[in-house]
Amino acid sequence: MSHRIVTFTLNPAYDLIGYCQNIELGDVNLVSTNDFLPAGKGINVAKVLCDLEHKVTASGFLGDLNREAFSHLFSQLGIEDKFSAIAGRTRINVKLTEESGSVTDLNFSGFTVDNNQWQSFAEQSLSFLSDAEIVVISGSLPKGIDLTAFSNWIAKIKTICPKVIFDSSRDALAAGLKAKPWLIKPNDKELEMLVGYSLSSIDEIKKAAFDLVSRGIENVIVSLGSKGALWVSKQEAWIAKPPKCKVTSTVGAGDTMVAGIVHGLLSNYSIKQTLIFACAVSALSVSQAGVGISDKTKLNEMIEQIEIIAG
Ligand SMILES: Nc1ncnc2c1ncn2[C@@H]1O[C@H](COP(=O)(O)OP(=O)(O)O)[C@@H](O)[C@H]1O
Ligand SMILES: O=P(O)(O)OC[C@H]1O[C@](O)(COP(=O)(O)O)[C@@H](O)[C@@H]1O
Repeated sequence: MSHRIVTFTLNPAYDLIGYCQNIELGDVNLVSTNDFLPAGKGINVAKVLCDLEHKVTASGFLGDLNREAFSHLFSQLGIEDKFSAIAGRTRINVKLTEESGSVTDLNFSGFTVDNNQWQSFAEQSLSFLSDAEIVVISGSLPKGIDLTAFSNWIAKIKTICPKVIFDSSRDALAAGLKAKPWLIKPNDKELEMLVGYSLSSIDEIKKAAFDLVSRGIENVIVSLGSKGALWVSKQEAWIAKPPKCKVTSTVGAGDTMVAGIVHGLLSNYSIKQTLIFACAVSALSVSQAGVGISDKTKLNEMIEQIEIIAG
């Protein structure tokens, strides 16, 4: 048994969020601490979905030595906790915003998952997907997980729940694609890494997304930061553009977009409406520090301001 939405975060993180006027590489930098939050991609997705009034099951691995804030978050939001314990600590990632608005992410590697731990997790995780309508697999892989085993695991999940949404980067993204997830959400840089050449215009990005669709990924959504997002499927393509937004933090914008996509799909919105909603919810998220949606009125106002064009 599980909820309609299951999110997997294999390599969660505490996000240590700070402000440094101007980072000097190789020098001592003074940083004011803004927050220290239990996070990681699938957990952020679950958090936003809870704010949008969905019930979510969350799974993956968590270090047993610093689990408290995660357990607290799950019980506070009513997230069903299916995480497997790993001896040691969940990593801390550092996110630094500068006066210019640019954000530097220091994403650490974190704990190691050995083959036995992986095998028992992979097997057990398939046992609680019977009610899942959408499975979200997000983020990087801990050390120790074999890329082929990861791809095979996604393929097995698809046999139980065909709608797998996959959002990752680098080797894990390339490995996951071999299982042909139903929907992926790379950003433009991740798409470039995937295709192996630079994409300098929206037409080139669209073409690369279409190539992936023709290789069997049914839906490719490319997020483009302040420029919005592009959704390409076999039948249709749409580009959504947010208005100019005041940026407080872009950390979690991509995860918020994934949550918006899940919300639209489970609300039976059209692809176009789903993209508008996902673009609005993620654009709204950059104006605030943490991950989550607290102001529904602002969300409705943002939805009205999204420009949508056929791609
Ligand atoms: N500066 C911004 N202004 C408005 N919306 C933004 C901004 N940055 C991100 N977004 C919204 O968040 C979505 C995801 O952001 P993006 O940076 O592309 O993803 P990721 O965090 O995965 O790299 C974008 O498609 C857009 O809708
Ligand atoms: O698993 P990865 O790729 O290292 O990313 C983890 C990081 O991504 C985040 O989930 C934020 O992701 P987005 O900004 O892409 O939405 C952080 O909370 C976390 O520190």
